[in-house]
Amino acid sequence: MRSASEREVPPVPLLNIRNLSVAIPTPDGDVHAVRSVSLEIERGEIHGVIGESGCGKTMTGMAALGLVPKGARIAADRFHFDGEDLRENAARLRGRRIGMISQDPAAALNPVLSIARQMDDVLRAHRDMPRQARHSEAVELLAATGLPDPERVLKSYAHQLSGGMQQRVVIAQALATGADFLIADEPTTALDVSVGAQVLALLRKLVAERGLTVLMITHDMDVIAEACDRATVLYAGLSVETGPVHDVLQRPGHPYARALLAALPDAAPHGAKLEAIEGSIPPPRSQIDGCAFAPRCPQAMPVCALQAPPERTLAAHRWLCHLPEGSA
Ligand SMILES: Nc1ncnc2c1ncn2[C@@H]1O[C@H](COP(=O)(O)OP(=O)(O)OP(=O)(O)O)[C@@H](O)[C@H]1O
Repeated sequence: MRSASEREVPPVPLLNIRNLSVAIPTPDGDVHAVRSVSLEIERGEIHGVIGESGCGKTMTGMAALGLVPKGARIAADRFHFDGEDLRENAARLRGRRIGMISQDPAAALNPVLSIARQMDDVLRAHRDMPRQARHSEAVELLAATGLPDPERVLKSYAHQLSGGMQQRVVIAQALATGADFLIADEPTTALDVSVGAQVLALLRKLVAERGLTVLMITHDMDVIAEACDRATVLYAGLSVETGPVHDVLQRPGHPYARALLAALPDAAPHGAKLEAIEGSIPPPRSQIDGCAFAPRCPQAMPVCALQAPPERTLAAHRWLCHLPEGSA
């Protein structure tokens, strides 16, 4: 018999969040931007976070980056990155271990500095390297993001590059900091379909080749299907379903996840927004009793309005619902 120390210990998620809430005080009362989000992101995966506008996707990412609005109150049972509590360490980890890619690469780049200067600024700040080595590293990183002529890109300014090229430069900059975890907030939304697909393919390549881990925030089920290993569905600031992408897409457990998928016509244009479900999310200042989705749920029962739903589990697939498993 194997001793306790020899038994296999399950891997500790790189990002480990349990019951995160972010409340933003306003003159009209607290905005519950995030009410209770749990997320476990394993090393080397692309984990998609999906939900309608206002569900708290961006604020969850911002909390992990230590960039919540002034006065916002963060609470959590666990809020750890690689064992470090993000409540104390997010600002230090940002730009060292945790990088950010946003929807608008043009806004992330400085319009009046060459790409060479911007890459060098990042490398100088984060790596102890002589000038020539920094130049070689910049060339290597731009090449790793699939830019065909890195020397020419280095001499360029942001406006001389296409949106897809700018997004690759932003990814190269994030890698230049040494970050091994990227929070990508709608990284393809502003790009043409084919260019967006190339950026997703690049992220998958970087995950495979460099051991990168990605939190992918998106409105777009196609992005989940194309690029992610696992997905978490947010509704009204709550994580209501999580699991391997195949399970979430093929056998969604939560009626909201089912509604999201049903709202996409078979021939949904790439980039289709999740707007077709009747009704709207509860106002972010409201208190939620019972299940947050109950007022919009076609299968709601009396208990749904009264009691918070229990967690249902099928292997690594979990969701919150009063409906018994298999009653979808
Ligand atoms: N600075 C702020 N002050 C007050 N409320 C805010 C602030 N930032 C976000 N919110 C509110 O918090 C809630 C969650 O916002 P968040 O941006 O995280 O949603 P989201 O799911 O990312 O939406 P989208 O897809 O539109 O970006 C929303 O109701 C939003 O209006």
